[in-house]
Amino acid sequence: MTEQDPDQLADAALGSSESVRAFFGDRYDAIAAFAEKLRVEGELRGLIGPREVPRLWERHLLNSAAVLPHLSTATSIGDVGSGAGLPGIIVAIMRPDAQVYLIEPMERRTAWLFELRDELGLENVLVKRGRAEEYHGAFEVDVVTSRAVAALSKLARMSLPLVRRGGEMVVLKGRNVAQEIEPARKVLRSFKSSEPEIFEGITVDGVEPTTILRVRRG
Ligand SMILES: C[S@@+](CC[C@H](N)C(=O)[O-])C[C@H]1O[C@@H](n2cnc3c(N)ncnc32)[C@H](O)[C@@H]1O
Repeated sequence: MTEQDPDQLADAALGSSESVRAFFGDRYDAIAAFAEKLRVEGELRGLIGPREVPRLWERHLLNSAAVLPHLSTATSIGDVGSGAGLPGIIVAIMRPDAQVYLIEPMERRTAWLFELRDELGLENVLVKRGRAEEYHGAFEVDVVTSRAVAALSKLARMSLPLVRRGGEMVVLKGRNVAQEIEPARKVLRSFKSSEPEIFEGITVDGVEPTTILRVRRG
């Protein structure tokens, strides 16, 4: 994929558009630095597939930013299965006032997350290497986020023990998320969770909105 690729040029134009700059405000430069590092190194380091490079802003960065309105009162946030840093690095950049735990088992990926923390000066980030289950009982946060990690029933088992009572799990999902609710009922009940709510995420410049599922732990 070269820089002359028309899709990549269109995605870069979206990323530098006025509305995207306005959305990220005074944190835009850090978001753009993350995007650039992902563009240059992401495929090489096995963090994103080659087809994702020309649509980083559209499919990944803006999609991940859709969790932000659901984190407004959280002061501690955990991102389960952060991988390339989605949405965890976006959250950490946009919420410097919150402690952000990035939980990821793969060494190659945690090395990347440590590097981002240092290069972007994200003092609020704690990278936790390991499976989410390994941290059950070790710490609790106000909100746990995740994107593309597991089906809701499995995800709830992994994530809800990390959420304090009264806190929330905020999941970035595809359009068919409603189908995942029934199979997850038993585990959601075991955490006295609220009925899951489904939201359409933010849209910026006509980017297809993401679906967000939110559950409160009882
Ligand atoms: C498909 S990737 C998604 C990464 C990132 N959230 C994104 O949207 O690009 C799933 C990630 O979840 C991580 N993962 C798998 N099982 C996990 C577990 N039990 N606890 C924490 N992370 C897990 C994987 O190592 C991988 O990085």
